[in-house]
Amino acid sequence: MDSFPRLWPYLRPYRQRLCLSFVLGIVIAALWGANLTVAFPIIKVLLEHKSLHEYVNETIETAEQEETQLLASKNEMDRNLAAFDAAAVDKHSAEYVETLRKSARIQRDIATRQNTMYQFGWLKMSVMPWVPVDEFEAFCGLLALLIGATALKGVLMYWQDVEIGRVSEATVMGVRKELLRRVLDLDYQSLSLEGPSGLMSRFTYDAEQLSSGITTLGGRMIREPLKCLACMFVALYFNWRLTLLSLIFIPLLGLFLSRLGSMLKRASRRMMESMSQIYKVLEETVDGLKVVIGFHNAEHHRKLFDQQYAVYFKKAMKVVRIDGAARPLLELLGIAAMFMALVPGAYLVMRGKTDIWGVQLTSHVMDGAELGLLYAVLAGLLDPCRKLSSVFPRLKRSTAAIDRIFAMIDQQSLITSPADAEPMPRHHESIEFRDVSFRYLGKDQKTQRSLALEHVDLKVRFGEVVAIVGPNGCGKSTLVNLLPRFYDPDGGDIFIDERPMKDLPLEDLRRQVGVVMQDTVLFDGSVLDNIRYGSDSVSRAQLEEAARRAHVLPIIQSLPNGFETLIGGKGKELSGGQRQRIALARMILRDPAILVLDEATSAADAESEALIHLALKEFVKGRTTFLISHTISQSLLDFVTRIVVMEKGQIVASGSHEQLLETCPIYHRLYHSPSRQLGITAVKKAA
Ligand SMILES: Nc1ncnc2c1ncn2[C@@H]1O[C@H](COP(=O)(O)OP(=O)(O)OP(=O)(O)O)[C@@H](O)[C@H]1O
Repeated sequence: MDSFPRLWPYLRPYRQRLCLSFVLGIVIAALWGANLTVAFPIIKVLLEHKSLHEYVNETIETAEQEETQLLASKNEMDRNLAAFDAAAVDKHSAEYVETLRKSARIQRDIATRQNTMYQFGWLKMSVMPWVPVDEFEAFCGLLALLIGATALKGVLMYWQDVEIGRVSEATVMGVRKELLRRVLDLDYQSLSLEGPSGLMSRFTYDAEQLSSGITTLGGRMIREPLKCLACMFVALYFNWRLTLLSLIFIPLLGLFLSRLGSMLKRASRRMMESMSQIYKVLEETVDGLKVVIGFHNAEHHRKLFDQQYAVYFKKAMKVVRIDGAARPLLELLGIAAMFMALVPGAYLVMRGKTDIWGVQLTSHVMDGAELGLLYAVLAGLLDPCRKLSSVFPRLKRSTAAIDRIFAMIDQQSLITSPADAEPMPRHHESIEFRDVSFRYLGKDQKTQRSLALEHVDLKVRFGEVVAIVGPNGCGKSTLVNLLPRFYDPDGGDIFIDERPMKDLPLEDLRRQVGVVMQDTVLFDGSVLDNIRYGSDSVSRAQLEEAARRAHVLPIIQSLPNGFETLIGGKGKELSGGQRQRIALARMILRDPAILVLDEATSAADAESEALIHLALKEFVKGRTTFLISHTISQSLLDFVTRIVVMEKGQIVASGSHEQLLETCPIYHRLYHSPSRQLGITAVKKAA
């Protein structure tokens, strides 16, 4: 429950509906209590074959007679006391005190009878004229009343459920929107560590638990305790002494619920974490479907899924077991509480007494019908308790979900934009890596990865086209990923036009850095939507020009609906090379001052690649370009101005193709390797 206050900002706009739900809960509870009290006249009519009119009249007469007797006794007591006073008897003597005590008790009994006379007098005047005299007709009338009240209660419960359902859906929508907003503000590294499965499970499974918690909290959690209260109120009114006896169990119940609550919350959190793992397996399987089918390895993924599900199942069963044990235990406590009142009550009815061992438990000798009413009301108290026991696990699952969701919402981005930073003019001078070191974060605090970049120094003048080459895993992509601040260096700094990159407004920086990766990301929509992604205000002519420069225009024109052709989720209706060229057109349209091409043409055929290089030769003019390519072709060397060689996170050589062939054995080896697989980030000065 401690986590629910976090939801208040999202619930606030719907507070009126929450209030309405509360009011409805009160009415429902009142109807519930009233329905139970109907048991009393029904028992009277059925068991004692007494008309209700007779019963009311008899009760008034009995109360009057008893009052007269009691008044006589009271007068006698008063006389005795006066006699004691006259005889100057010690007021602390046992005799005097006992007389005083008796007098007070009689006074209280007189008040009770007067109260009964008043209430039954009111019944006789206001209600009995409507009650049939015939026993059977009265019985039918009572049943009709019961059905009417139950129907009304049903309508109100429906209304309350609809209201709270609306509040729950709207609140979860608000939380999901906020979660997405915060997720999009987070840095790439934190998001990568969380992974798509962790995010998706928060948006789906956890958010559903949240919704179920709000529905429960606003519906049953209001209704059922109020029903309990209504029953308790009736029971207290009817016989407060016996009712208090049964309430002795409340502290025990509280202790039990709090222990159960913490166990459930812990178990639920583990269950949700486990669900994230299932999402992960599913995501990997679906994303890598081609590989799974191609390698005929579905069995492996089935096994992985089964393994993860077995873990989830174990954790879910723990929740089920705690939940399952809660209900009977709660019921047992409830029955025990009921018996605490009923056993002495039954004793008093059977013996015709009002006290046990001198402790007065009833104001008058109870009859069977009164004990029946007490039983009905206490049993009525048990039903909401039982229902509450079933909502308890749901609430605990919800609090675990709230904790998980808000942990993400509260997470601070590792990359922030400096406050009040001066705008960044278009890059025009240089980009400099000064003693830059970087290490990827481990999944947990304990594992520390080795440095991916180690004391890198590199200065690139504006307009240069730099190719970065090196064996797999030497840190090429990591180096260029620092430019749009996907990550920040752990040591050293990067300067753009002599200003530390961290001092530049993040938005300005990212607008100036255009990135095209090997894993082209396209979105569900048309070709046009994908090319103008992030540059909404461009004209159709500009769009076509960008497509032409990326050598994708003829391809687009050959599509069934040209630019309007829908390319499916992630652009899966296009080939890898076509997707890369669309991504290139998108980047060309953005007109960035700093260009990062990380194996951006790896999927293009040799002819297309040469054509793209030709286009890039023009495009790189007036910007600084970083390029990684695994093949060094003549067309690439034509516009690269400098080649930088990396190994094990460090820059080991820098120069022209010819110089490096002569002086750098690594470059020589890479260039002359049979596959000519070079890791290149090429830079060439615009011709
Ligand atoms: N997201 C990541 N989390 C942890 N370690 C990473 C991550 N990305 C890369 N690394 C590690 O950092 C090192 C450098 O990786 P990087 O991708 O920069 O190499 P690369 O030179 O671009 O390789 P390739 O030529 O294969 O693309 C590698 O050892 C790699 O295992």
